[in-house]
Amino acid sequence: MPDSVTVPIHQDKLLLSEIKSPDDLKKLSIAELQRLAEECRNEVINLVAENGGHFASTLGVVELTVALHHVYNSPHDKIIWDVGHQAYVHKILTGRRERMHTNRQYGGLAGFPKISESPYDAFGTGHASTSISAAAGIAAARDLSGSGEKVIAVIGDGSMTGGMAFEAMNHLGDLKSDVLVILNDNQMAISPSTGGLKTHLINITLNKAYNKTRKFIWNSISLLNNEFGDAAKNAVRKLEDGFKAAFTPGAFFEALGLRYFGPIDGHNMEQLVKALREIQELPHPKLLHIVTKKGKGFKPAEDNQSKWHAHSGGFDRITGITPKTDGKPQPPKYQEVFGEALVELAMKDARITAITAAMPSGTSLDLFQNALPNRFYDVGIAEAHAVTFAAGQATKGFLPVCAIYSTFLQRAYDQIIHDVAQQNLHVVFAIDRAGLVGEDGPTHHGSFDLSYLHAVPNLTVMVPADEQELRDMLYTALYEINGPVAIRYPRGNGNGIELRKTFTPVETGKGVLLREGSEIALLSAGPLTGMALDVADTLQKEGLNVSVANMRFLKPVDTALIEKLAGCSTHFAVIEENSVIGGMASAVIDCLNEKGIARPVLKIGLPDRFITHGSMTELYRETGMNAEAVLKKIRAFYSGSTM
Ligand SMILES: Cc1ncc(C[n+]2csc(CCOP(=O)(O)OP(=O)(O)O)c2C)c(N)n1
Ligand SMILES: CC(=O)[C@@H](O)[C@H](O)COP(=O)(O)O
Ligand SMILES: [Mg+2]
Repeated sequence: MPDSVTVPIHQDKLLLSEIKSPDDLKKLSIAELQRLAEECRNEVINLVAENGGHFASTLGVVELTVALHHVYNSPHDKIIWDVGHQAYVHKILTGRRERMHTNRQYGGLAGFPKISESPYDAFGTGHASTSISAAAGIAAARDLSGSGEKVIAVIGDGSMTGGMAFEAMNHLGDLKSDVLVILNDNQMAISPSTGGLKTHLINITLNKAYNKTRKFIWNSISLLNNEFGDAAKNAVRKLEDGFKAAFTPGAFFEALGLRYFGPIDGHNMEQLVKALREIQELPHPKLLHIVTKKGKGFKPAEDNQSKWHAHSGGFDRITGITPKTDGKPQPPKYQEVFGEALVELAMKDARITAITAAMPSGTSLDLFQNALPNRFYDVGIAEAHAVTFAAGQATKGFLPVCAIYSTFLQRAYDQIIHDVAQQNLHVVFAIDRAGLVGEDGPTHHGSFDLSYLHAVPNLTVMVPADEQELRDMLYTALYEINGPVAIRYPRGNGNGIELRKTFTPVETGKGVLLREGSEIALLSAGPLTGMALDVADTLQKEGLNVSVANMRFLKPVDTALIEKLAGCSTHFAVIEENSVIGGMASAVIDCLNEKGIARPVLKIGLPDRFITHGSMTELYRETGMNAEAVLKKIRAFYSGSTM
């Protein structure tokens, strides 16, 4: 239907309440689409103010989302959202409006697109830079099967810095398949974007000379067309192409085989719908560059885009102010303790550098960035590159500290093995968000790092039980070990112990026996040690004599301590916030096997499945990782009954 046809909608009623599926957008006029976009924006502000969630990114693509669902026929046409943290309006418009209040909550909607949640979610996401690869794969399958749908990847400028995005465009150019890549350029990742691509995009957007010349050329073309015909027009077109090739990022994308369109204002509904319609039928790879503002329409978010990337909720819908609560002061977060300790050490040691893959605030490396900017590197959303970049620095005698979330470090496994460990280079991996992370869910839980690091030769792997151990292990990693070292610690607050001013090295490969018992040996990796001690207390009262050991090192694991515990215990239980496969429990079992000691070992860890999203309390309950469940498991294990 043409854009000008209006459907009868009562002005006092929200347009949004008439939208049951994207089909209902097809008949709306540009003015109505614009009004719908505003309603969606308000809806998102209300939702996040109430429940929290990702925020500023969705606000930036409200118009784009409405325009896409107006022009394309989802779910037949496939819209793939890179990262997916910006897909709230997509969810609202695709039949999930009524359930959006459950977003990111246990049992509720996921915070990211998910194939199993809706047929409108063409591809599950959470990690960055996957959308063009997925789109290329879907398009290639379409070309083979003749299913005929359009395929659209929406990717932010931050995610475009990831290697996979370039790999995918390179391949797509070769495939020559009909895929539309929409580059949503807001000059921001979570923090300001970095790198040459960013500069390039700024240049095209701000390059008034180019825009002016382009206008002049096109005006000339029309004149020439009238007076001198097609030959002259083609000549001028070639001139413009040459000019464009020399001065615009379009040339870069076009060299890879994607036809470049833009930049256009991503908040202008008319321009968006026009552009999407115009390029819709072009049967080859193309890229539409749109320029948007992260946080658009919510002043506090526009003014502080990093802070409002995500919010825990409870803020005023107009002012953005979160009322102060009287809660007692919280202990410092692990990441703050790490960030402060690293600055403290780096102030005294010019060899220390800090590397992040687009997560300076999340990892607290922003403290380093402020204190020592010339030794700080934000490499973009490029974990694999970050690791090999660190390896390069290490060959020159520097002490690179690479702070990467556990889940994102999965991207760099080969680089850890091939570039760092095989060459035994002294790179320190600060593995943040190890263990469950809560509402972000399965794409973001750090469930596997102990498993995937365990198998890597030369690597030392440490697991601090509290903030002080984190400080001491960082020191140990930098000054007591000469080779690759990983320290894994969780998201959020420590236990609040008073921190010593000094650093005390931790003896490599040694755990600590915290409590000596005679029946069960309870071995723990990381902050769950506190819970292990409580569990031991309870069991003691029930007449069960329990030893508790803080293992500290996954690799090298303390075999002497395990042997000693075997000397006084009939049963072993191992607690870790990692998959039950391949982590600390495996290390303990291997050790017992190697020493020919037969002891039953209870594995208490994350079950072998992807863990859903929800609050930490709910997830600990669901995975059997809270004290109550752990007690039950140990009692049953000791008494020989099955759970
Ligand atoms: C592999 C990976 N690394 C890091 C992240 C964390 N992360 C989530 S969103 C984001 C920034 C994305 O920027 P952009 O694509 O430009 O989207 P915008 O939020 O600006 O719309 C980052 C770094 C991630 N999701 N995946
Ligand atoms: C979408 C994404 O990957 C990030 O925004 C992530 O949700 C941040 O997680 P933290 O809140 O743990 O820093
Ligand atoms: Mg961006």
